[in-house]
Amino acid sequence: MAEASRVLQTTLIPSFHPQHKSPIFQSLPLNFRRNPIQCTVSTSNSSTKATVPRKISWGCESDSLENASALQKWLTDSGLPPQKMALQKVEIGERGLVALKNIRKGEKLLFVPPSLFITADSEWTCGEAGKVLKQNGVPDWPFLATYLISEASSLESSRWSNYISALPRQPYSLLYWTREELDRYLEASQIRQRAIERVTNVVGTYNDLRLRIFSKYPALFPEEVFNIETFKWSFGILFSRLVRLPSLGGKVALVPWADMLNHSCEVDAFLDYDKSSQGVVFSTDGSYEPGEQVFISYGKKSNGELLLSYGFVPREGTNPRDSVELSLSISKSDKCYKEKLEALRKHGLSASQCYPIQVTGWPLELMAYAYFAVSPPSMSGQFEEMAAAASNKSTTKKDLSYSEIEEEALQFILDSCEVSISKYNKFLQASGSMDLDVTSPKQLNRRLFLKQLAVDLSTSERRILFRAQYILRRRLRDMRRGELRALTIFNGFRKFFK
Ligand SMILES: C[S@@+](CC[C@H](N)C(=O)[O-])C[C@H]1O[C@@H](n2cnc3c(N)ncnc32)[C@H](O)[C@@H]1O
Repeated sequence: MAEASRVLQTTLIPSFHPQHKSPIFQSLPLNFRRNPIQCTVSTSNSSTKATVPRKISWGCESDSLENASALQKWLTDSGLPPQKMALQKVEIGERGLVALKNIRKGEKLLFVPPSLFITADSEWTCGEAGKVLKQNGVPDWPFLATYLISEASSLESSRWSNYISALPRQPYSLLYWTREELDRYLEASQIRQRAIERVTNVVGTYNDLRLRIFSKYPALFPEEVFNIETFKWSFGILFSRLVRLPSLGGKVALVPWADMLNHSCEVDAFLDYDKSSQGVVFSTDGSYEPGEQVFISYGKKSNGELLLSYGFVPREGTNPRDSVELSLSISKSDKCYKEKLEALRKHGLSASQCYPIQVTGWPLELMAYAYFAVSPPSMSGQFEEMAAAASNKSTTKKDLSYSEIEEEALQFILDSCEVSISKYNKFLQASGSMDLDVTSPKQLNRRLFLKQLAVDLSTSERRILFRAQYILRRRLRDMRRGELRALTIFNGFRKFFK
């Protein structure tokens, strides 16, 4: 399988994991409607032998409850036990699960049986297509993406048709932003680069499948159905809904009903398979009254990561796991540039590295990179250990300390923070007057919506950088004051001994 698919399988899987709870998020403008995928399939009517083109549904508007009641009925008929929650329109997340009865803290909810999970072992309506993918050893993510498209195109013959009809027609994630939109709105944030890489991976994965498989079996995988647009849809669904189930050895699955739960940064409840009840459950970490929306955690993710996979940014200051990626680089004018680059490469690093900063601080690796970047030629003997400490290898010693260059290292981090802050300032100042020339209401709605997300993200990332700037300035000031005091005492002694 191509590299892209391997990367998708191993590193990009968003997981529903432990986290926190908060009332969050601005609701989406109701008039914001995204371009639906257009595609029809032909079904033959046996009595007339005529070929009738039928529209594939590719889900519904994500704030629509039309298909939700059909989904709920189908789930109940298919073995979902009676629930203490119902699918409703909600303020946070458009549709979500709302408590119907009092729910206690620690109570187990959901109990979705394995017969209702979609996994790589699920049966295909078009068995031949599934067989071909299996024979070609397609990994889980591209396999499931193709499965979803195949089941969607099977219309009502698919057992998942009620589920697919209730999925969002265009999942909100950065996969749906054009390159121009990413460059325009996310120019200050490192998430832009992550989004570009993700789109490249999805396109690479699709191209690989097309070349190796789809083009060889056009009757099973017609291009009108299996194309990059439909792949972006199915990958968008996977990025925002696929669950990794730790108790099933990390197996990934789409779990209908469970995937209607929205995320809260203040909740620490996550989905998993429960061996005793034999279903997917979660245990609440708080109590809920009837009418309250019930939340889970999608994992310890920064606001940028939530935007990347799920297309929303929590309200400012509500995400204790929020972080911003700070880019640090060694200077090309460094006298030891070549030796340093070599040492970095040896440890899997490059001349520019990104490290996460949180309001509570930064990792030891970032400090090691800063020591490395400012170290003079006289410290070349330590380049190796510094580069090793700056890498993500857990086996190396991380807490390095070189008092002789500590001040320069802190100043270097401060300078990098300030460069980054100025990029956010520039974007946030310009954002007010952006898009004033757009006249088409549809385009204007989209632009306003994306811009608001970018403004929210940039504001939260800049806030973390402001905090780091404050801490660094204070530390440097104390250091310099201490040095000054030491110098004054030293000079006093000198005078005394003279
Ligand atoms: C697993 S689905 C949850 C169900 C979803 N609300 C629906 O109607 O299909 C994940 C999606 O829900 C929305 N979502 C989840 N948590 C949210 C939150 N805290 N704020 C805003 N949107 C949220 C996002 O659109 C995200 O991509």
